[in-house]
This record gives sequence, structure tokens and C-alpha cells, in this order.
Amino acid sequence: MSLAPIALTCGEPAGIGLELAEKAYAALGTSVPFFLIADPTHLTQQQPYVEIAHPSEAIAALENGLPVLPHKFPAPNTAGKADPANARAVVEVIERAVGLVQSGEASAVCTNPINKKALKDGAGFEFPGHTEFLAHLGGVERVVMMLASEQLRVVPTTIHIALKDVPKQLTAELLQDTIRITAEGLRADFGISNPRIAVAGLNPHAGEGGAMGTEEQDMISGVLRALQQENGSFKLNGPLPADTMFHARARAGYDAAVCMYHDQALIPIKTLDFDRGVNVTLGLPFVRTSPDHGTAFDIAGRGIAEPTSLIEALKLAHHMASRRAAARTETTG
Ligand SMILES: NC(=O)C1=CN([C@@H]2O[C@H](COP(=O)(O)OP(=O)(O)OC[C@H]3O[C@@H](n4cnc5c(N)ncnc54)[C@H](O)[C@@H]3O)[C@@H](O)[C@H]2O)C=CC1
Ligand SMILES: NCC(=O)COP(=O)(O)O
Repeated sequence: MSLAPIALTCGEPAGIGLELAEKAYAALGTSVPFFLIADPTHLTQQQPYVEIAHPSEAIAALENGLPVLPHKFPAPNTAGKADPANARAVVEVIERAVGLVQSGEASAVCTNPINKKALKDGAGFEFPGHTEFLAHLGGVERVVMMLASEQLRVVPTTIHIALKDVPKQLTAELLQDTIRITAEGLRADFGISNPRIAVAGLNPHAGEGGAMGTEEQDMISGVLRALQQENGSFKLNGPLPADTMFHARARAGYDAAVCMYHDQALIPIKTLDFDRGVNVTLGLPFVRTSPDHGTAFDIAGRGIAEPTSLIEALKLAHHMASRRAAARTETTG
């Protein structure tokens, strides 16, 4: 049986998402089945598009153009300037994509970037980002943000919070769950049967024996020991000084790096591979990927946005959905 198509959200229409969707269609053609949920009047119309009434029409439609499942927005679009009148519809498109994956009409959700502040101001959106919103829609308490490319996979344990709040929110329970979900995701979605996970310290030099901070001794080391005792197959290494764990030789020693806060994880991958990085949410009951970048208002509407990260996100979503479908078939016979 062929896999259902991926539901690609429009994200913030004033950003680069729609241009990227059209460029992704131009690059991928029929090789990755997907459709875009958007207001067709917002498209840049650089590529042919086909309005579809249902996701089941997407695969045939791809022969003739980018399949678009229409979602009416109240206001026209201005590149680079989010209209608060459109904020609620941006959120509705995400909800609609999740509804379609939950009903089996889509195989995965791929999200174009949203402007978090525009949604907060325009629609009272109360989540820091897709990751937390999708956990809410998926009915799960804990999910993990992973950014993945060929060169590196990174996971921030705390995500979109102020740096001053990191030490308070970085609990043993959160770190344990993050490592467990990361290991399971590497096994199930990336086919790595015995994942090797490097874990960063929080402080410079991983605390240097307590001389530069004590979170490593007080919490991180204990979590790693407990996980190791619970399951001997865990291959954990840490807490490691974050400044020396991302060079090429160090990266060869692990499959994913679990970091303590957003920038500790995202700076290395965006520096190494900004164009090809993909944001994956692990721990959801459905597949979700996204490009690693944001709405890029500064270049929106100029036709110069680089589509590779979205293309890689669509490819990875297809790969993960195919792998999960094959695993289900194996289990059910
Ligand atoms: N998954 C999501 O929904 C994400 C949303 N964001 C949101 O995006 C907004 C803007 O965030 P920024 O920090 O400015 O990051 P950004 O990624 O939008 O832009 C940073 C810089 O990279 C450039 N850039 C980004 N993507 C590009 C592409 N595909 N091709 C060429 N250049 C590109 C931009 O022009 C800008 O100079 C914020 O509201 C943020 O919350 C940021 C990251 C992910
Ligand atoms: N910095 C990564 C980012 O903002 C992605 O957030 P999300 O919307 O995927 O939760």
C-alpha cells in the first residue's frame, strides 16, 4: 500500500515558507509525496499549483503542480510583515495538518516556520513553538527537539527559555526523559540499534570538578549513572565540556549530542550545516519535521531563500514515515 502524502503547513505567510514550498516542489517533483496547506492567494506563483479538495488527490496532482489544500486566510499577505489578522489561521493550519496525520490521511507533518511573537500578539498563542504545541495536540507530556544533519545530531534539553532560567528548569527527570526519548528515536527513526549519546555539561569545562559550577556533580553525572545501571545497553558519555565535543574527531564518537540549553545545541549544527539541518520532534505519536531556520523576514519576497533545509525536512519525514509504516506491518504481520 502506498504511503499517504505529507502535510506541509504554510507557516507564517509573510516569511519565506511559501517560496520554499514552491522551490521544494520544483526540486522534488513526484519523488516525495506531499501537499501544502495554504491560502492559494498567498503563493508567489513561481511554480504551477493544483488546488486539491482532499489529501488523497495529492499524489496524482503532483504530476501537474504543487498540490495545495486551500485554507482561507482573512487578510492578504505582505512579504516581511506579519499581519495579526492572519495569526489565528496560521495556528489553524497546524491544527489541520495534525488532524490529517492523526486520521491517517497524511503520513507526516512538515511545518514551515512560524513567527512566535506574531502568533502570541495576533492570536494569543501560548506555546513557545511548534514543539510544545504539537506535544499538546498529540496528547503527550514530554517530547524532544532534535536538529539533525549528516554531520551532527543535537538535542537541547531545555528549549525556548531564558538563559537565567536554565539551571532551575534543568531537572534530573527532564534530562532522563530527554536521553530516553533521544535513544528511542535514534533506534526507531534512524535505524541505530545501539545509539551512542554524548551528554554536555552545563558549565565551562563541565564544571571542572566543582570549580566552575556544580550541576555536573549534583545532577548530570547521577542521571547518566542511573540510566546506565537501569539499562546496560545505553552508551552514554558525559558530562563533557561543550567547547570540545563538536569538532570532527569528537563527532565521530557519538550518534547524538544531548545539550543542556538551546544555543549549546543549535550553534554547532547551524554553524556546520545551516542549509541542510532538519528539526525533528521525537516522542510524538506522529512524524514531524521542519527546516532548521526561521521566517527570515529580512529576505522574504525577494526570491533568494535557500530551500535545501525544507527539502531535507520533507525527505526525512518521508523516510521516517516509511520506516514506521514498515515496522507496523512487521508487528501486525
Ligand atoms: N520552526 C520554526 O517555526 C522556527 C521559527 N523561528 C522563528 O523565526 C523568526 C525569525 O528568527 P531568526 O532568529 O531571525 O532566524 P531566521 O532563521 O529566520 O533568520 C536568521 C538569518 O538567516 C537567514 N536565513 C534563514 N533561513 C534562510 C534560508 N532558507 N535561506 C537563506 N537565508 C536564510 C535570514 O535571512 C537571517 O539573516 C522568529 O520569530 C523565530 O521564533 C526560528 C526558528 C525555527
Ligand atoms: N530554534 C528552533 C526553533 O525555534 C524551532 O522551534 P519549533 O517551532 O520547531 O518548536
